Amino acid sequence: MINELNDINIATVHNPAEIAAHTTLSAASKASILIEALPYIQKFAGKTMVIKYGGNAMISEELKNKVMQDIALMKCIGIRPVLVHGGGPDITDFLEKIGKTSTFVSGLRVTDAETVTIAQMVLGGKINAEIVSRLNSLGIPAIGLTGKDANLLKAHKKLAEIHEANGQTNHVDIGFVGEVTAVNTQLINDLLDNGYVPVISPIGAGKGETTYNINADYVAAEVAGALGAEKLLMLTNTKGIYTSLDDPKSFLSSIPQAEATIMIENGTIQGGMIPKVEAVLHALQCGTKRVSIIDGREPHALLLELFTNKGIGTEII
Ligand SMILES: Nc1ncnc2c1ncn2[C@@H]1O[C@H](COP(=O)(O)OP(=O)(O)O)[C@@H](O)[C@H]1O
Ligand SMILES: CC(=O)N[C@@H](CCC(=O)OP(=O)(O)O)C(=O)O
Repeated sequence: MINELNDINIATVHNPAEIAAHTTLSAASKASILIEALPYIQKFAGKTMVIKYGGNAMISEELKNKVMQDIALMKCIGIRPVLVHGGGPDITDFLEKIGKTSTFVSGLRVTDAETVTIAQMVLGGKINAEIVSRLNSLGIPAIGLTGKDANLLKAHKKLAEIHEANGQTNHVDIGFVGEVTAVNTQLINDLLDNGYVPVISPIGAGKGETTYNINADYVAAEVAGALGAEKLLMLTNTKGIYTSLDDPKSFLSSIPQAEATIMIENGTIQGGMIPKVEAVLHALQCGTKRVSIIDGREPHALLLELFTNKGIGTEII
């Protein structure tokens, strides 16, 4: 029955009216789609789930709205969603406008004093505000926060790690890049208890007035771990993890933690996927129950992952 939906190529139709126009689904099929979701709805009601929405998955207005609809639906059926967003491509664009080239080391942006100010501006001032508006307009009360609000994310400096072919790991100073040392879970839980959806920018509060730029994958993992979340869902711009990026058949629907570590060390996992997988492993070690990397380019990826028997994406087990 889900296949019936796939047959009408749901990836190319964009709103309920369009779907209705394209589909010949019988009433029974429509009902069975809803019934397939029933055990998941029962299981997940009241559970906290952290969603990481990566900048590379924020492709079109339509897709952004579909992600927001999914979060709205999750909230309406009693799930406690917490959204952590990225926005790397927008930061890069802004830096380009002022003539600055972006450099990354092991997936992390080299961040000087000017860059951290711009990261804070783009993430908190643009992307966060946009997401909050979209959720609010769907009738979901959302609160935008950076890690500085009530010290939501305390942080200190993080050195980038470079895994050399000889097995050695080198550490490199990449400026105002931070790692989370503490999460103000009370603030998040207070907001959730009062019916709000927290929307978090990956900016950390360092000592004094120091600001840190933190990779959003790490923030999502720390938040999920600190909350003991039922699930961490990483929305990105690829179907999940591949053993060879050029070979679609090498897609892995699940992968044991130990294997993921080896894939980072031997260079199978590269670039932006490194912080994502490191973050996922950390989240599992900190008490997050289940973690999946899913394709944010797929319309309604969150709903398909959560409420269908097959699910999508790569689960780290
Ligand atoms: N083994 C791998 N499997 C899947 N993706 C990989 C792998 N190694 C590197 N990548 C890259 O990681 C990218 C995802 O990271 P990134 O672009 O930073 O996403 P986001 O903006 O969502 O955080 C993929 O688009 C892909 O190009
Ligand atoms: C230190 C570091 O790399 N910070 C990231 C923060 C944004 C982010 O993580 O965005 P995505 O999720 O879209 O990649 C950056 O400056 O790009």
